Amino acid sequence: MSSRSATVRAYAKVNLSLKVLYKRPDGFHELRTVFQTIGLHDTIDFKFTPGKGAVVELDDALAIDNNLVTRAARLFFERRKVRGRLSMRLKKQVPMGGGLGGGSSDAAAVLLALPALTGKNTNLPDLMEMGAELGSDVPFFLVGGAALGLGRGEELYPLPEPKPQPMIVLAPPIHVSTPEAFKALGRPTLTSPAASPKLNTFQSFVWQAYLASDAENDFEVAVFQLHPELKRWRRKLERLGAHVARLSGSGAALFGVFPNQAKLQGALPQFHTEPLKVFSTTMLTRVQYRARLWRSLREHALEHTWPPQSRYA
Ligand SMILES: C[C@](O)(CO)[C@H](O)COP(=O)(O)OP(=O)(O)OC[C@H]1O[C@@H](n2ccc(N)nc2=O)[C@H](O)[C@@H]1O
Ligand SMILES: Nc1ncnc2c1ncn2[C@@H]1O[C@H](COP(=O)(O)OP(=O)(O)OP(=O)(O)O)[C@@H](O)[C@H]1O
Repeated sequence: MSSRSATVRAYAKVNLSLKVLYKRPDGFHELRTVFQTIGLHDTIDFKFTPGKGAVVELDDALAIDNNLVTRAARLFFERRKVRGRLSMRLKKQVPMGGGLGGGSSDAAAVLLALPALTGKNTNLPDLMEMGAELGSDVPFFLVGGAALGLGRGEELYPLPEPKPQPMIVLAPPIHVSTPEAFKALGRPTLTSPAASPKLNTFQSFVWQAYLASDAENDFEVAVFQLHPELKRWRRKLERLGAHVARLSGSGAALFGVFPNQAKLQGALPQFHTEPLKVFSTTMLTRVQYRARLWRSLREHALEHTWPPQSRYA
């Protein structure tokens, strides 16, 4: 049988707000977070050939251990009883371990592309369940845009989208381990559960999104204490015109949202002398996020279906 190919982008995220409430009996922390997809992305090439057996291969120049791309594909093959050979190539651009969710987005891109390529249509709740098994941030990337994340980040509600604004992302050569960062959170830096009932949080972000005066990242105190230069870079983003500058996830990446391109272009050269990877990007709305995936899968998927439905089903 002839093979089916596609090239899909896996976009990164920032947490416009991230509050950590408490550690739950299952070991995960209860969160109140605002996710936002951005233009910075990895790229995955897919080639699927229907046939006997089930083979999943990945060409990954970085040889990432236990790659989420392979894990996501194997999980989908197993759950949906896919038969055939899948060859993938991963090109990383999103800095790893920076709190930008690159690995989680790669996994979600695989879960969004495979139903269309293999002809095994799968509804969103089932994909969400597979995503949550792979990582707390994966379900968000199955919807994209701006969303409120509750629970361990997998309970998601769409938020009204801000006008896509330009953004600088700074990736320092510092690796912050997510479990270590959660462990480092001290009691005074946590958000009180009494002050953050789910509905109130939702209401506040629906009306004010990331501009809410109480938007913040609870990891900043602990992570800035360990790496004081991060605080300096965050201040520098603000000084150069970012109206929101914050740590993303558990770090160590920082982002600054700028009111316009001119301000961003003025600020950009000021970071080139620093020991940082500097990215100029923009927020990506849900509509843009979906349109880009449909475009990548246009040969194989029906337009305006989400998750993209296969032409081969
Ligand atoms: C910090 C964030 O990036 C914010 O978006 C996410 O909460 C992290 O999500 P992630 O990297 O997908 O995390 P997972 O792979 O699910 O979990 C890694 C580890 O982080 C800790 N973890 C993660 C999410 C959460 N809500 N509480 C936690 O305590 C746990 O120790 C877990 O073993
Ligand atoms: N495809 C992948 N891309 C990046 N990391 C991967 C991938 N597969 C597995 N990993 C592992 O996951 C770790 C964290 O990955 P990632 O870059 O997504 O972290 P992060 O940006 O801190 O994510 P998050 O915000 O979800 O915590 C890496 O250090 C790596 O060992």
